[in-house]
Amino acid sequence: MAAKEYTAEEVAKHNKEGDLWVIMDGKVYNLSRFVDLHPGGSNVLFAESIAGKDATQAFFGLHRLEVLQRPQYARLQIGTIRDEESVIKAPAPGELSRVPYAEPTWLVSGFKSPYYTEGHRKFQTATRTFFMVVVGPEMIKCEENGQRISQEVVDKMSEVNVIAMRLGPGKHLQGRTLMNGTVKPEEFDYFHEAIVHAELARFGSRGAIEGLLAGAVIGLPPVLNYGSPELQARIVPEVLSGKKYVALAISEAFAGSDVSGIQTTAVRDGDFWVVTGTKKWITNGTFADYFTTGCKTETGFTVILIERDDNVSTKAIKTSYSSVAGTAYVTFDKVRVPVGNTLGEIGNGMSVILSNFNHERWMGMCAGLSAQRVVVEECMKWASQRIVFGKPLTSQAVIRAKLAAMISRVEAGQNWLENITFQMNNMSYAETSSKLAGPIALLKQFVTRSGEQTAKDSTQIFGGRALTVTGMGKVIENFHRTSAFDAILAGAEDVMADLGVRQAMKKMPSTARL
Ligand code: HEM
Repeated sequence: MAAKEYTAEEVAKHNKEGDLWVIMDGKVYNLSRFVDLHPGGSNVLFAESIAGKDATQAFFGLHRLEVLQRPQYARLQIGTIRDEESVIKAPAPGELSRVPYAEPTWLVSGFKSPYYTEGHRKFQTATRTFFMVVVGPEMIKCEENGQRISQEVVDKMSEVNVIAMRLGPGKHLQGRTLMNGTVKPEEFDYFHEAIVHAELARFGSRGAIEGLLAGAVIGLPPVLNYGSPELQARIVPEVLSGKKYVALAISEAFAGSDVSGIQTTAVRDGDFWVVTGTKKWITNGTFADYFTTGCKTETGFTVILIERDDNVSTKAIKTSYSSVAGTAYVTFDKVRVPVGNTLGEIGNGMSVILSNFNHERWMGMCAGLSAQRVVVEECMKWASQRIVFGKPLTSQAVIRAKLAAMISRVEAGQNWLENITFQMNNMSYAETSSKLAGPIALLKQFVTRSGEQTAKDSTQIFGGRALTVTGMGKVIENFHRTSAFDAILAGAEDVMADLGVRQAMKKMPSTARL
């Protein structure tokens, strides 16, 4: 930390080529040798209102705070202004935002919740701290460079059992120390799990959310719920410890939401299945060791766990989100799989897949709403700090109307999500499957539709900045580019809406009349 103190008058003397200082948020920066390297050009730094002056407002109208924190720029600071305190600070690890609506009400001082306890709050603080310090920086880096999450970070996630917690409450948590002991395995509920999904969605890096072993979240439950004890004993520990990776392989170029149309075939040969076919859009597929695979068999649809071998090949698919997700095209070429790897009954694979969908859709909404809330926070900050014709953007009624719509959508979704989460906590797995499939599908289509509108509104608020991958609007750009994924993955938006209504129609009392 540069300790030297200056007065504004002293700084003002350094206002020319070869000798250029500026003040930002009470800190003094020597830009003399940086001017020619400045990505925004050199001449803007010599403007009369900037050179030797307090450039705080101009700076924050053009850059994110993180620019000043990058080591190569932080070292340009040579001192501070006497008697002036720096007030603009990045949130400390675990810190909650004080921007209105940037946090769900249960985390806002003075607000009460019927669902969350002190234990949840403690767990949330520990989880946010862990994600901010250990996982977030890696997610941001991998979102940019497209590399998979490093084994080092996966190992750290396994140490605190993030991978296991993302699968929800259950026997797979027994004997594990969760987030350094902030919650006991038997106390871990769906609100704890919702916290994990929400916290990992706060970094404006949609591809990395999938890259963070989403394949295990959707590919391992069929093993946990339907695999033989021998299969579970072998597979579950190595996946939850982050040593092996699993992907869910259902969709094909031939069939997406119409699961029953798949063409991958498993033919019985003694104690083996011989599997042939292709799968498309398989999250984590490029690096998966196991594929929980939907296959056509003689007696219907069957789910089989296939281990990668020489007859399994994967090719990366370039999607519009980052290749950190490991999205793949998978080819099975007469792969021999022991019949013991069958998940559930032969021919009854549809119920294995359908029951798995509820949790996947709910998880997507926990993360999706959290990402929408981050967009609200970005817009609240930007609309306050961006000065147009001498006034902040918030002085425009049309901007305030967009903020009102964004806030209302995220709050409505949050309240609905919390209600469904409460039901999940109090229903058996079978009850959840029969009673909540419809509401979860309807919530999903509501949240993804909200997300698309929020992507559009926030892009209007940020203008051109929302169109560049780096810089001021990078979170909005990422959200705008990727919000369509949530409206497709785990069931297309229109299909979800229809499913919700069809489920309701099934439950209509036959005597109901106007
Ligand atoms: C320590 C001082 C500064 C550093 C380290 C810095 C760094 C950067 C960087 C990294 C960018 C690329 C865009 C981004 O990543 O956000 C940028 C863009 C820019 N900077 Fe600076 N900058 C500094 C001070 C200033 C000041 C005082 C001004 C005042 C006018 C300024 C004007 C600009 C402009 C106009 C752009 C282009 C913005 C855009 O493309 O939207 N910079 N600067």
